[in-house]
Amino acid sequence: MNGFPHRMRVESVKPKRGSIWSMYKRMFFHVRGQWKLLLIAAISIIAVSLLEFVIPQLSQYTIDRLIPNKRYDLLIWIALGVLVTALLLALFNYLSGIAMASVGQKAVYDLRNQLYSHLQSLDIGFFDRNRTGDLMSRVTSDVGMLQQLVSSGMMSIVTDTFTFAAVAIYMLWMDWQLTLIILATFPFMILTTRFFSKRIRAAFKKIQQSVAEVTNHLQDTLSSIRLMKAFSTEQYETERFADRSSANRQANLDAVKLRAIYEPIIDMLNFAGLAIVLILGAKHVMDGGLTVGTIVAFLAYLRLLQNPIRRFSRTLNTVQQSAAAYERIVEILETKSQVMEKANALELGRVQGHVVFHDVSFAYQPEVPVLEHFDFELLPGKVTAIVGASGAGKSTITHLITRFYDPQQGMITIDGHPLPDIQLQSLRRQMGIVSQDVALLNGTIRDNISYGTPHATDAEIEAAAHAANAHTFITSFPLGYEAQIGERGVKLSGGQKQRISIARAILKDPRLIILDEATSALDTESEKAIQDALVHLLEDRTSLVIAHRLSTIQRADRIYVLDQGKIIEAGTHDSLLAQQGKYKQLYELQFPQKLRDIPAGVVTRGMK
Ligand SMILES: Nc1ncnc2c1ncn2[C@@H]1O[C@H](COP(=O)(O)OP(=O)(O)OP(=O)(O)O)[C@@H](O)[C@H]1O
Repeated sequence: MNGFPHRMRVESVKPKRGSIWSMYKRMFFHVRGQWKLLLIAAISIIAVSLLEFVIPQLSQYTIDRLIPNKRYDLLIWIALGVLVTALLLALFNYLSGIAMASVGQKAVYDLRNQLYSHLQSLDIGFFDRNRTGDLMSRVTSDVGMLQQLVSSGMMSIVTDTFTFAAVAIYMLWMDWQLTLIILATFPFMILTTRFFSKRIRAAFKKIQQSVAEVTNHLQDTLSSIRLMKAFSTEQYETERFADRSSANRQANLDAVKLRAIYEPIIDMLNFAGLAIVLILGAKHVMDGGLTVGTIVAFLAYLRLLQNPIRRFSRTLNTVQQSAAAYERIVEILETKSQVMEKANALELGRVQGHVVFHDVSFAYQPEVPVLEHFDFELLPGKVTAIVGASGAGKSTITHLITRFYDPQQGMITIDGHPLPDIQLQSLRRQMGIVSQDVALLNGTIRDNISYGTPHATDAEIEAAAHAANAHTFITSFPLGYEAQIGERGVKLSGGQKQRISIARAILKDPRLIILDEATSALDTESEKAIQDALVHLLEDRTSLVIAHRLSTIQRADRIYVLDQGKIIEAGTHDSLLAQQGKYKQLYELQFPQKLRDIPAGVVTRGMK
């Protein structure tokens, strides 16, 4: 029994505490296995930090020893030393860069796959509550943001932290008083960084959300481009798009403004440190306490100390941006599916398909009941039809049988097993769904028929197409079963699409067929082809048909008349007509007298 799921808090922009730490923890979790690369990275980073000391040392030596003693002979060795150091620095920087990037990219690859697989595991209700464009932007742009972090940000943070610690220790050893005075500027930097980091992260989260809005709009409008053109709403949509783009522009500007204040403040504090070294250092030199070479080396070390801080302020942007993206990713990863399997769920063998609804109540939204205390039965091996006005709850019944949703109250069983006790995959393997909105994927006709039955042989695929009356039109395409359908492939008519989806269901050979008949009228020939296909589909199976066709209704073993979520009449076609009730009323309304005498299998009209 489920309560109502809460809407995901995508509106919130307040960054959670500790999300950066949690982000690194999760990333670390993903990279544990790659210890060899991590070792290469660590050794390279240490080597880089140590090599950074060499050039200032050589400068100091040149100024203090070589110049006063006019040692021309040693200058070439100094030049060679600088060159070799520079080469080694380049080599180790390259190694650490490549190693960290490989480790990081693997972490992002794992995260993206984990996110996609988690999305797949979520219930349909989750997808009702969240917009596709937003979810897409989380898997693409938000994960991309983390990619940026691991490919550049992560490495510079590790290198910079190590270099900073090594240089600070060496400077303290050289002249602890001067170093302490310089380090006194650092708490200001830390405070400034803390102050800005929260705000920058919130700003970046806003940017990510505005990207999601733009993606949503693109997804909605490009996938309904025909509707837009038919209603001439191009201008209207362009304006709405501009509004969303403008929110994105504003969010970016806000973030840039924050950075534009933060970076100069950090620079000012850096220059203050430089001034301290110049003034106090120069005084020491004048007093004879320090050599000129030492002060030059000290200035170089100060640069080494400040570089990480300056870079850190830039890296901070990447880190904050990633943390904001990471929060949006974690929101999904932490969302639990409302439709769960029990721990020791039953693997369902071949069933009879005896489905029973016991006192089921269901609503998509609180206070809007769709089914209330609903009892219903699908007889094994028989055709059960549901008829009723639009919005009566017919499709909802099929959604509950397939466990797209769980009822809030009551129980549904199949062959006596409550649905939550059954492994979801083994339950859905039993079912073939042919719905009125035929879903075809980009790919060949063969791929579309064998979707969900990937090991089917060519002969089985063709047999299914024959049974669905689709073989003839498929082979009329030059490429036959290899013809592409979808955006850049052949265009299929409504009736052809339906026959492909019937072939797909026949190939799956399920025990239970759920058929949501299309309401659109087809020409007589297509209608006849589909009726014949349906005969093959429903043969020897338990079937639930949302019936809009006269032929299906007449053939049904039992017909339920649904009205506002309640069964008001049940029986066979003839017994229901004899009742002179709602069924007769619907029937007469939808199938006028002149159509009544036409044999089953020819007439088509919606029962709505
Ligand atoms: N995903 C959803 N979220 C919220 N409400 C929904 C959802 N799907 C359907 N409903 C509502 O539930 C009610 C029953 O819908 P359902 O699709 O089951 O009706 P139907 O009888 O199949 O209608 P039709 O013949 O038009 O397809 C309707 O009022 C509909 O607005």
